[in-house]
Amino acid sequence: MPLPPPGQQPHGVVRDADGPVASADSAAPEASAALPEASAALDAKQREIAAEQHHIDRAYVRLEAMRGEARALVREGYKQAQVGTVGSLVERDTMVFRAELWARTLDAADDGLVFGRLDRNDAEVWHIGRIGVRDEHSEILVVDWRAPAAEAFYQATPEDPRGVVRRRVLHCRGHKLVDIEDDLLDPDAAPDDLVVVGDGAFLAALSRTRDGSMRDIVATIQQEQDDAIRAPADGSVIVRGGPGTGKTAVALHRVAYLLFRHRQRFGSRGVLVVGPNPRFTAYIERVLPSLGEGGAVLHSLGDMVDGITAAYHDTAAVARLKGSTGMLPVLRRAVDATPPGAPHELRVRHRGTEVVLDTAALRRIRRDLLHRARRGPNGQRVQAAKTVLAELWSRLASRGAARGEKDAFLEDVAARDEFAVFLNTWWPLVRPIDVLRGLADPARVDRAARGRLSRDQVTLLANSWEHTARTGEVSFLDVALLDELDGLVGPLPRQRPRTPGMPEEDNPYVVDGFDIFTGESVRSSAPADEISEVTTYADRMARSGRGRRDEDEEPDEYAHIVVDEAQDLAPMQWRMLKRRGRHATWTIVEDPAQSAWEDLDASAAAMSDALGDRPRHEFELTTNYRNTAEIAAVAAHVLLRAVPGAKPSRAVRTGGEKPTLLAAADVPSAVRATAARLVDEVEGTVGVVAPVGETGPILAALAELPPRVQVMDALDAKGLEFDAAVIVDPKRIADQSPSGLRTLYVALTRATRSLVVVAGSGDAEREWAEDLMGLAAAPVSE
Ligand SMILES: Nc1ncnc2c1ncn2[C@@H]1O[C@H](COP(=O)(O)OP(=O)(O)OP(=O)(O)O)[C@@H](O)[C@H]1O
Repeated sequence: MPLPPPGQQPHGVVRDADGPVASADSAAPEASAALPEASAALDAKQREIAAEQHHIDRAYVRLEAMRGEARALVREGYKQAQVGTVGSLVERDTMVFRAELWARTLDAADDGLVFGRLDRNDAEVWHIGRIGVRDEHSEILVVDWRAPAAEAFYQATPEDPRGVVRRRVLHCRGHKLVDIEDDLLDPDAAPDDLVVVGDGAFLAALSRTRDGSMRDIVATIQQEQDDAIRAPADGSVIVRGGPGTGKTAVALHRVAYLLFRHRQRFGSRGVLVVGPNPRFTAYIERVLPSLGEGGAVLHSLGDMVDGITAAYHDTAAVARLKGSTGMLPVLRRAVDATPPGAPHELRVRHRGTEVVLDTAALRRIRRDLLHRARRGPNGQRVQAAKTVLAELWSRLASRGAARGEKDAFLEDVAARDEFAVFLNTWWPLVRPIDVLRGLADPARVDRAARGRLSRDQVTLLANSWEHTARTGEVSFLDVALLDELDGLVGPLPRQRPRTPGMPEEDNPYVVDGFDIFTGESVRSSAPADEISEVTTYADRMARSGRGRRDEDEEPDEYAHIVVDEAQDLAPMQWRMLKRRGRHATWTIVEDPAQSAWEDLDASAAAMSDALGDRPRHEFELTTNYRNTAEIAAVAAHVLLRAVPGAKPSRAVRTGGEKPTLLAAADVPSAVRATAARLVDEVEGTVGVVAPVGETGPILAALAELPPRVQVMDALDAKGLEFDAAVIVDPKRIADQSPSGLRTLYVALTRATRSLVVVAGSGDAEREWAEDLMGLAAAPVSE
């Protein structure tokens, strides 16, 4: 649907005192339009609404019938289980899974089932909705928005009407039609009695209050957005555009589109959606379920690795080091290094003779083994034990031990506690986090870097990992490093059942739950032929309750990966995603002007490497649907400074409060007073954006405000939107890193209605802010 310019109605639509209503062939009413004409127009609108409501009611009756059928199918599936054979359980799983998914899709379709109508020049009328619905005689009542037939709803324009005479948007609240808005696309083909109604439903949709989570835009997708959503499924789609241009919305609707049109291909191997932080994934998590798609896996860059959640963002200087591929050799050498606390030698006494493996010998053994290792040191542990025993024996043999004693010697040494202790410290099974903890020691970082890092850089890294060793907290970039390390250290041994008949405490080769020879971890488990519990995929989805799969259901690799805010990914993070999408197609959403990552070229190269040489389809979105034109103008000032030559996108809404700049001696109190005022003024969310790592004083100052006031740092504000935003200490945000001005630009583009910037009251700070944003500061009286 082409966007009407702000405040102006589409072609063919006329206004009267009570709203824009007129028949297509009637002339536009003058300002002095007679009242009877206005009321006739109103009647016409009411008649149209009543007719549409009739159709919508029929669709809902059918939807209810379909839901009944789906529920019956779920019940039938569960009944199969009562037969009790494994075969029937598998059948049940498949059946319940399909029926449950279908039931969920139908449930999700209930809200705004029908939202559009096309009147075509061949006199056909198609209603467009969230899913396809047929009546009891298989006649189509509603066309699914993703079906080819619905394409014209989003694509037709007066210049290229695609057979559409009138496009109508139906605006429902629950099952009730409350408003309609028409576009007359082909007046020449319009029958004389065609009614055209315009109400600005699209702009109304944009002005809705934000409740903290993103909504689908299925009824109002714009043409340039639709081009990206329906782009070919082969290769990768790259969507670029300024803040608020609908990039995230487009990416999520594309997922729904791909799953609808290519369910076989994308449904079975899965779709992964990656956002910058958990706040963001929480913000978007309702969109796909509201489109009836609950199967995609949502992750933030901070929780891509099982069992680990990032707690903070590194400072810019540390991030630059950790994010670059220069970390790769450092990590490789850290994994290959002798573990911290490992013994320097091994002394073994056998029948009065002592043999020793000294530091050099142990080092040589390690080097040789790792040289041969393909799957990392964890996979070489058994070999390490065997090699050490063999070396000990060869030393003993050179001291005159008889060949016949070999087996007794090996068995004796292997069974000793001291040998198990040696092995556990000299060649322990390592988890990625152990390697990072080990790097809390600057000397180890220095050795792993082989002189490639300056003393300052070594200190920065070691300090950061010392924090990890002490607190267990990892940063967002650490997660990418841990994922890299996971591949370098190799998998931990699989678990094996206990040896039947032998209590583990009597098994000399099991130490701390691990068999020192096989390296397997030993845990009891039920015999394989006894199935104690079978759960369905649908059960697990229902339990997870968030439309996500259980973690243990997650595939290692995906068929499609969506990366939002891709401009912020460091090369090491691209590597992390690449490992999950070696055969995937991708949807990449980015805005280089919002990038917090400094080395954009290195990032682009890493992205290219992840995407491979499959075809690419690139799209540019140009209209800002989030900010009022007034807020967009302030952001545009900053954009020109942050990215000289960049072209701001066009904002379609006007109004809201004028953006203000406050100069305050006591910033936290001024922020508190502003947030409290905004809570009274807006119904929805108020976002308070502070410099990175400096949310503490603001959180404390705002402790008593309601939860719809959300405090976050500037990096966590990525991708979010609020009714009102308060930006704290802009100069500090800008100064925190070389890309700080871009981060400030992101913060300034979060609000839909009100924007208040609170700067310090010092002259330099105030003048800097005034000049940067083109605003005159108002002093805050204490
Ligand atoms: N066609 C549309 N109809 C209605 N609302 C829309 C449309 N397109 C975008 N929006 C709304 O505009 C807002 C911004 O969209 P979105 O968050 O997808 O933008 P973005 O380009 O990802 O922004 P950013 O780069 O700042 O993260 C959202 O509230 C979204 O619902």
